Amino acid sequence: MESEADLGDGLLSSTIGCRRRSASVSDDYSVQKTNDDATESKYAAIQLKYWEDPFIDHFIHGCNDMPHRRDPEISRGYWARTAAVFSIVEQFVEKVGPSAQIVSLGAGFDTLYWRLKQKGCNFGRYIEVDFASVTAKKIRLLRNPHKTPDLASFFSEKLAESHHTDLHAGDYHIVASDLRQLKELETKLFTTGLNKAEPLLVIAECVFVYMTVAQSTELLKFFTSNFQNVSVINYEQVNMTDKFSQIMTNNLNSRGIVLPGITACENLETQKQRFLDSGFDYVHVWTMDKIYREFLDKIEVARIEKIEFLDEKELLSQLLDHYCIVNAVKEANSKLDFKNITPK
Ligand SMILES: C[S@@+](CC[C@H](N)C(=O)[O-])C[C@H]1O[C@@H](n2cnc3c(N)ncnc32)[C@H](O)[C@@H]1O
Repeated sequence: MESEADLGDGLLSSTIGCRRRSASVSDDYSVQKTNDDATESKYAAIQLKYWEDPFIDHFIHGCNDMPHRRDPEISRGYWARTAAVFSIVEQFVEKVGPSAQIVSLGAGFDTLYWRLKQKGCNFGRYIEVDFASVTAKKIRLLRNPHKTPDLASFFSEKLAESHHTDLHAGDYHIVASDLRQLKELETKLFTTGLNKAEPLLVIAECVFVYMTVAQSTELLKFFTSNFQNVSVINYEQVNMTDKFSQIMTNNLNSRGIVLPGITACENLETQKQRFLDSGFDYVHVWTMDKIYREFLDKIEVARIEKIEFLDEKELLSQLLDHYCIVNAVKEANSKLDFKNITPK
């Protein structure tokens, strides 16, 4: 914004502003709406007690549709993803301690920061990134003084807001940036005090698929070239070459959502390769079906399976087989070993 204003030419700057917005924001309206979808689906599952999240209530009112019931397969899928991601992040924080840094790309209205804090996790910095329209809305919703729990009371310092789209509050930061604009992203990330020398975990849940593989590869290279101790968790589609995946894609297309990054989601190998091409040394990838059946807490699985009756297990297994978690680790010269962090 500042550089446009500096041109001293109202017309030129508004034309440039308009073009930039249309290239990087307005055209992505449908992509930003996927955050509403995710929040509504999580809310529906939380209402049925698949897991506890007293924080999501703040954000559900920022979504356009009133949440309605989801199919049990969808709620089980969201439960499995939430449990697996939480477990990996918690292990990272326990391993690293208070210097741990976390960056959540395309964070949307995710509540992981608050869920970790509620569990007593202590980390150095948690930074969320999303489009400006999403971060502005999230900031407005999280500052709501009439709702409990008071989300701002979890921050380690008093919050400071800038341009309504960015907020800095000690260990919590939320910044607006198009993840395809690496210069802007770099500036925004380093204004939070992100430290190149300290261990970093990058979370990307259903984000890379909305950009081309070349763009997500460049984004990942930004992290491997700037941080020695960096690990990524990517939750995304996989096995996207069969009939089931065709139905998923058509469904998204009919809602105006295209998936430019789908080629990386063809199979487990293509998911792996992008990370190897981006400078990561170790890459593990598991389908959600494997995670659900083999890794997640059996007592918890038994509990959530009692919440809603599933007459046909095959559909759940098919759905879970089309999502995966990738954990990529760059370990060159690293004193820390992130290799054995797995979903539990
Ligand atoms: C499907 S939602 C997932 C939200 C959250 N990660 C979760 O799991 O609930 C995808 C999010 O990525 C964001 N996103 C997609 N492409 C982006 C980009 N190029 N720059 C910034 N944010 C982006 C969207 O705005 C949206 O909030």
